This record gives sequence, structure tokens and C-alpha cells, in this order.
Amino acid sequence: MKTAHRRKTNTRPTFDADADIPGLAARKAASRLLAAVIDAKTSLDGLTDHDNGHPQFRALDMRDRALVRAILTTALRFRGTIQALISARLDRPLPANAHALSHILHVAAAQILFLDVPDSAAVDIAVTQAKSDPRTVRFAGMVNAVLREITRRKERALPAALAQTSDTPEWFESRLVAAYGEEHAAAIRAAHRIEAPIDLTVKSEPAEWAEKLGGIVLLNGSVRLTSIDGPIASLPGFEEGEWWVQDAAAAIPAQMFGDLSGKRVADLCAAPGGKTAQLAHAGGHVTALELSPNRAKRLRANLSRLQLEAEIVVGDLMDYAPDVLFDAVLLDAPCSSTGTVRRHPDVLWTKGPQDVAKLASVQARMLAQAVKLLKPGGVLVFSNCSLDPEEGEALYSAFLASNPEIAPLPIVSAELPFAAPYLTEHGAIRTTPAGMDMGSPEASGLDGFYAARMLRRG
Ligand SMILES: C[S@@+](CC[C@H](N)C(=O)[O-])C[C@H]1O[C@@H](n2cnc3c(N)ncnc32)[C@H](O)[C@@H]1O
Repeated sequence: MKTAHRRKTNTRPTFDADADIPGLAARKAASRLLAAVIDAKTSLDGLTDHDNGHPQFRALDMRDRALVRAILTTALRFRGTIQALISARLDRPLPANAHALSHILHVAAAQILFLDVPDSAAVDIAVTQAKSDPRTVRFAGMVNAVLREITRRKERALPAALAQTSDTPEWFESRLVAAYGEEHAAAIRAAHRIEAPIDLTVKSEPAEWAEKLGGIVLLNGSVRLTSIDGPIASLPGFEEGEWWVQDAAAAIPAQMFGDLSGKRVADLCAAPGGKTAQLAHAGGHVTALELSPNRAKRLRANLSRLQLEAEIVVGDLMDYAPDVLFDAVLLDAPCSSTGTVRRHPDVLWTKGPQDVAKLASVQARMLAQAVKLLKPGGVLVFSNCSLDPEEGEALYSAFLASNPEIAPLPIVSAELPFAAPYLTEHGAIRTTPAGMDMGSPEASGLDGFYAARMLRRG
């Protein structure tokens, strides 16, 4: 069940006393970040950003940062299972305010149950960590006992816990079943337990790149990799700007425009720029609008690496008033991101139904604004990476009903054969992580996306 070997030694010179105990600083950072995700609902990507992330994370060397990310994605992906196995070893539930203790146990159990870290090291460091924190010092003996029992029993207890426990929080579970039915919801839950493959959008020659990188070519020309050796940026073709990382489902919305040669195109929520790159590569004269200056910086850097052109505008879509209207507009709106749980298992623990409702209403306002930027006869694509119909199917239907100047422009199978299995009855696209069986769970699945195409009547 263990998945990856991780080196635990912190070789970075530091004056912190934790440096005397190899691996302690990384475990402390992991527990601190788990607290930020679970208790303060902070996104894991932000916390583990190499430039702007949590200071305790940035103080670690690159190997320890990778270890902390592996621990946290595992601890969050299997949070229900890990909690069940911890609870089974406790005489009584932990006190409700024992957050620090709970995070130490989860971090250690994730390593013992799923990662290639020696069990004794994971237990010993957790006990040292508990002793070093006034909030947990009196529980150090209990940490030792619980983790040793988990270690001893894991061969039999883990498969049973995986079979009997849901790793999906209740708020999402009920929405999933309501939207997709029991069977499809169960397949999505199963897919969420598996790390997503890495898809690349290549500028050209997908078969050649697939061979060079050890991947397979998907029907839409994306190249799928199930494992990589080293960081993405070290792979052939990255520096040269020959490809970019983009889930095959995320590539569909821009493909819905077809040929954009000579067209004026607006990408209204553009960073980090996967779709801007596609639109520019398809021949459009692209204006890429982005609210966040930091994210706009990433967009600029990505386009520069890819040697693709777009005019980048940093600003709020709701105030955007260009002099000339566009032939094509893409609104890839900010959403609850529940379609990306395989890559971002924190999403289900940091978001809730209130976020879905709030983001759906923001998206509806953005969609109304997007229409104003479109020439009569122009094409609009609305997309997001949520699995929730409130942000997709329901939002689109309500939008069409209240905007008579907009007509649906359904996708037909022949124009996008890759997307054909995911066509809805209204000609929109709905993908889920349970879709696209490629023969093994590791090579299968798509991010959850919704995408609909419309026309502004002339
Ligand atoms: C889902 S992401 C876009 C991903 C991007 N289309 C891609 O394919 O790489 C949404 C983006 O919209 C930006 N955003 C959110 N609200 C915005 C607004 N009011 N105006 C412009 N951009 C906004 C966010 O900062 C974020 O970068």
C-alpha cells in the first residue's frame, strides 16, 4: 500500500533546534499545515507555494517540502479511513479541542499506512513532536501506543477500513449522490482515492512526445503520463515550451471554439493560462484578463516559456469595458473546484455547500457580464471545474431562460469526438473523475468539468 520513498533528512543549514532531529521539522510543518487546511479552511496549494507559502514550509529544503506535500495529500485523500483506524485504537474519543494532537496522529498514520517511510521513524518522530508541544506533551504516551497498534494491525485493518469507510465528507457525499445517483457517485469516490495522471497539451507531434516522455496519446491529442521521473520542469520539451500541463478535460472548453484564426478572443479568467495558451495556439488574437496580479505574473511567465502571444490585462471582469467587442469569449470561471479532488484532496475539507452557493451566484453575474463583451453573432463558452450542477447544469439553464439574446450552440459528437461520451442532452459537456476508462485506475479518469457553448444572436 505504501506508495513512494521519501528521504527524511533535513540537510538545510538552520539554527532551529528541530534540525538536530532528522525529519522533525518536516513533520511539524505537516501538522501545522494540516491544521491550516482543516481548522482554518486554507488551500493547500497556497500553503505549499514555493514563493508565497507558509513560512514553516518555505523553511524546509526541497526534499522535505516534497515529503510534506506527500504526507498532506495522503492524509487528506484518506482522511476518513485514517480517522477510523485512529478511533479504533482509542478507548474514548479525543477531546473536541485536541486539534494539535489529532493532526500529529493523522500525519504519522498517513506515513505508516500509505507512504514509504519506516514505521518506527514515523512513530518515534510523532512521539518527539508530541513531547515538544505544551498542548500535546501529556498525550505523548498515548501517541506512542496508538501509532504502534496501528502499525501492528495495519496489514488486516487497512483493507477492511478502506472497504468500510468513506473518505468523502458528508456535505459532498449527499450532493454527489443527488446529482449523479449511487452508482456513479461511488465510482467518483473511488476515483478520488487515486492520484490523477498528468496530462500535457502539446503544440504538435503528440505521438512523438508520448514516446519521448513514456506516455500515451488521448483522442484529443493530449499526452497522458502516469508517472514522471523528477520535477515536471526537468522533462524534455518543458524549457523549449513544447507543451504545458493541462488535464484532458480542462482542454475541452477552448477546443469548443474550433479554428480561431484571425478572431478577436477574450479569455476572461485567464491565469495560470492553460486555456489562454490553447486559444493563442489556435490562431486567436487573445486578450487575457486576470484579477490577481500574482496569478497574472504566472500567466505571463507561462506564455513567455511557451512563446505564445496574448495581451494580458490585470483587472476585474466586472469593471472591464474594452473599446471593441470580441468574436469569441471564454469564461472559465472561479468555482468550488470539486472536479479537481484527485489533485487537490483538500478541496472537500476546505469548502462546503455555502461556498458552492456563493460561487454559483458570482459565476451567474460573471456570465451576464461576459455577454456584454461579445459581438452579435459571437460565440461564448462558459466552463468550470466543479462537479456540482448548481455551478453547471442548473446555472446554465437559468441563464438561458433569463437571457433571450443568447442561444445555445450545442456541441455535436462529430466536431469533438473526444468529448462525445460526455455530451449532455443539451449539447454541453459534463466530465467526472469516473469517466474515460483507460484500462487501469492510474491511467483513467478526467477532471470534473462542465462546459457549455452559446451564441449571441445577431
Ligand atoms: C479557474 S481559474 C482560471 C484557470 C484558467 N482559465 C486556466 O485554464 O489556466 C479562475 C481565475 O479567475 C480569476 N478571477 C476571479 N475573479 C475574477 C474577476 N472578477 N475578474 C477577472 N479574473 C477573475 C482568478 O484569479 C483565477 O485565476
